[in-house]
Amino acid sequence: MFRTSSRTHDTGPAAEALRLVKVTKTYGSDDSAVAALREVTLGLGSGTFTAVMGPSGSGKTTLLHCAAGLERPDSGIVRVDGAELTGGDETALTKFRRGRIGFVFQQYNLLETLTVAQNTVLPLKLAGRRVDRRRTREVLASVGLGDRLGHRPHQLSGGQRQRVAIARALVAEPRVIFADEPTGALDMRSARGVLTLLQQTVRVHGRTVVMVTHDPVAASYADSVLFLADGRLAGRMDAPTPDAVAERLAHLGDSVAKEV
Ligand SMILES: Nc1ncnc2c1ncn2[C@@H]1O[C@H](COP(=O)(O)OP(=O)(O)OP(=O)(O)O)[C@@H](O)[C@H]1O
Repeated sequence: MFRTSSRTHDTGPAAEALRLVKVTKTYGSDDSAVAALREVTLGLGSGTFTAVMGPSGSGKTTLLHCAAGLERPDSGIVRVDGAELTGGDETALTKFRRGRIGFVFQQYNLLETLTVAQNTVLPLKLAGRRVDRRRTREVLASVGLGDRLGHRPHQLSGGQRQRVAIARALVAEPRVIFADEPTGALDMRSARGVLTLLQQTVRVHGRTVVMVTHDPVAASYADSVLFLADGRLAGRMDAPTPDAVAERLAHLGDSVAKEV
């Protein structure tokens, strides 16, 4: 089973939604080994919106997957909502994920044969949890899809599909939502809608959101940005603006290029 840590060990007054301690992940072995994450240590407070940025191959998706329990680190500790993910077996991990973690992917990952409402409640059904129709309608209305419950994904725009994916993440009331390039396939206007929605899930509903993005404008919707370079944490920026983020990214690229 997972170990549940005592709150007295947390660093600040706010409960931590996510903590990584010296998380390391290497793919392959010997000559073909790629160090995707090298001893990454970080903590994110509950009710915060964090963007993760860095050059291609810097380890962003690996970080998200390890933090969400989709992949196991080689070493280090991952704690979500006070429970250690790195300790338990697969079944316990899956159960934990379904209960406390939500995902939003770039390509939406909706099932084409299911309606909007059916896609939204799928994680609840998989977890064997009760489906409350009124709550489902409320969640879909809150993402602007109250009149689309019976539509299939192919009848929706990209922005609307991503809203379904966000509703699907929200309906299980997770503590942390991990989003991997959620606006990567969207035009600017749809992207703004999705980012505002993610902001609301934090500000209004008190969720914690961690979002990988390449886009400085998308990152500026977050409370803070974590920068990764070459599998290492390379800085943090609070109250990010698009210009400041772009500037920092440009320099990250320089320093990585110099090291190669
Ligand atoms: N399954 C895998 N097998 C082997 N190497 C992998 C695997 N997944 C990722 N890597 C390698 O680990 C490193 C980090 O990959 P990761 O996908 O986390 O980076 P990223 O920052 O998300 O990149 P991008 O912005 O291009 O999506 C890269 O060098 C990548 O090639």
